Amino acid sequence: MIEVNNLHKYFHDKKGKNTVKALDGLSFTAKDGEITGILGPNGAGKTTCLRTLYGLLSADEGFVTIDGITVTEKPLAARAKLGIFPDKFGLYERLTAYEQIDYFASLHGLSGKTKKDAIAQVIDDLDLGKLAHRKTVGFSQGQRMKVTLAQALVHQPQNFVLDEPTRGLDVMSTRILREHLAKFKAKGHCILFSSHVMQEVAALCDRVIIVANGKLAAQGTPQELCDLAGEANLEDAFVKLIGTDEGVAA
Ligand SMILES: Nc1ncnc2c1ncn2[C@@H]1O[C@H](COP(=O)(O)OP(=O)(O)OP(=O)(O)O)[C@@H](O)[C@H]1O
Repeated sequence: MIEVNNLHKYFHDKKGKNTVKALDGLSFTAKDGEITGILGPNGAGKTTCLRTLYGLLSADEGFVTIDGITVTEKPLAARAKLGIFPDKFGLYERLTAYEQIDYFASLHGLSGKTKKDAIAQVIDDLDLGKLAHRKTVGFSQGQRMKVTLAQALVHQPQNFVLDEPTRGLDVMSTRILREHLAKFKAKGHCILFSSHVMQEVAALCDRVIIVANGKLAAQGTPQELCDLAGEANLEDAFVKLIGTDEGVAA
């Protein structure tokens, strides 16, 4: 479970003249066994929130807990509970898929038989067997996406966070990714992802967190949000709830 508590984050320019309030008291919970989507227009604070959650940014106020562990107090313990799917696939093309996954497993502190078994498990889960010992240079987009997923999941984290996961993916890769998210959810994991894509959020998410101007604008199931706004679809509900659809794709 991921709990975001009253996050405030300001960015200042070098001279300290211009300040951007990226997060303004944002709070929400992403529960186990659910897919939670963060939806918001450009500049709403989604990436800043996720970066704070990974421990890459420190908040000016507020805190995040991952399975009850406060990220700023015990960053390594919190990160061990977290799988991160970045918005760009930074693969080392001279390494095989296996070597890449092995590298990430080592970064997470796995070694010996435990590491070997964890790699074998994730390769099996993602059906990567035939690709495992090929160098990743020349891999298709879907194959690259699967290796990135394997890297994120090799330490079997309880929580899985994805930043704009389907941006730039073709239809097939998007479907594969969605299937894996659904499987992960069925096993009781917590999945949190940010998205611009309304249909994706409506189709996949159990709960939607709508963020605007660094704050929680509304939250609920897609149906609850439609009911709250008195609209038939999530897109119209979103526009009504935050007053714009700028930066959000249907
Ligand atoms: N490193 C930074 N320095 C200065 N301002 C920043 C920095 N990172 C983010 N911001 C500002 O903070 C605000 C929130 O940005 P953030 O990237 O979190 O939004 P977002 O919801 O992810 O937007 P998008 O959907 O466009 O990616 C924006 O006004 C952005 O310009």
